[in-house]
Amino acid sequence: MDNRRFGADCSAFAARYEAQKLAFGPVVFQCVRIAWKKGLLAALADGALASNELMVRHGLSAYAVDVLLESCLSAGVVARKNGLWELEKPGYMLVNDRLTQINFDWVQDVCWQGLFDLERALDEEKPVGLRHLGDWPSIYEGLSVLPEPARSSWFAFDHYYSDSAFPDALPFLLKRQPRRLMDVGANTGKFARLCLEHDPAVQLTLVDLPIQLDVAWRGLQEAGLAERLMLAPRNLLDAALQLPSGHDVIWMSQFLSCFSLDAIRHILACAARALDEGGRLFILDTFWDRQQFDIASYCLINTSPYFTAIASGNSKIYRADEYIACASDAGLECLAIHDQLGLSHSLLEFGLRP
Ligand SMILES: C[S@@+](CC[C@H](N)C(=O)[O-])C[C@H]1O[C@@H](n2cnc3c(N)ncnc32)[C@H](O)[C@@H]1O
Repeated sequence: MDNRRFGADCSAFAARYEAQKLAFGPVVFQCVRIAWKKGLLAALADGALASNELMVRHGLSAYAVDVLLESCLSAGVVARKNGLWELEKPGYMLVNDRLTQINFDWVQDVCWQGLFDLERALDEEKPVGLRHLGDWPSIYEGLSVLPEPARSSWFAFDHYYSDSAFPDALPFLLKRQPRRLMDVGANTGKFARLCLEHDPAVQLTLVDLPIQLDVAWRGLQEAGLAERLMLAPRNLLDAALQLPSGHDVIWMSQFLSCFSLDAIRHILACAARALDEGGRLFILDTFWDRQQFDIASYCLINTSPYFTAIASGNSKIYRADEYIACASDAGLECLAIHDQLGLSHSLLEFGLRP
């Protein structure tokens, strides 16, 4: 971790070009995104076309087609050959790759306006950019009532990452044959549903903000799974927080990244108090330092400014050792780390320190 590098040695000339890509990055993002949304890139996936053909098909002016596709050209998303536009491989990713599409939508619909306030958010440790979406202390109070398209893009982003890891992580939990499992930060109840369906004996306690638990409860009730469910509405930032006790497994997925390190210490101390002797705390999360490929670390590192400007003002995508240190302060010892689950998750397994 202390020796990590994403750049490569290059000449000053090449470095200057790289720096201009950063300067114009937001401009290119918008042009590529609009070319994709307007269907220009999808049209080119079927074969090379001239500007005037694209113009007619998509109801755009020649001027608009050229402004968009020349920016795409500069970014290697399209090429120009004998006067025709052709799609390049990154362009195919926009047309076909769900990860790329979800990230583009999330950056535009959730982050774009709020990131303008990043500097102030960093200075004040408050999510000042959230005002573009609604008036809440953090995004979590507003999640289920976010204006569209932010709501759909937020949930698509969150679920795409965590859904990919749930089936890989579940066997580590069920191996312990838990009787009472507590899902802290249960959100829409997707993981709860998976557990209840896989293990007919397990009972679940869902912990989240009341507004989130309403959504989870409705979904699980409709699925006929509410019988083995208990709800524990809590604000985890409450200084007097007490979590329900008597659980042999506590589960936190993509949850602690919503909080500052001080808050994480507080939440983990409460979790340690709620854990049965011999019980386990499982933390499923994305750690940028535990990725096999740079593409994952790159996406995760660049998710952190969203947490600052829009979500909470003081949280981020952490390194695994930061959670482990907080857990140690809370009397928990790390027993195992399981990496490469789903797209980019690791599962940390903790027990009470003897
Ligand atoms: C990023 S979502 C992750 C949800 C889910 N566990 C998953 O893996 O997809 C974080 C969850 O933490 C909850 N949360 C955030 N701040 C909270 C707080 N102060 N108290 C209780 N829950 C909170 C949110 O409502 C949301 O459901």
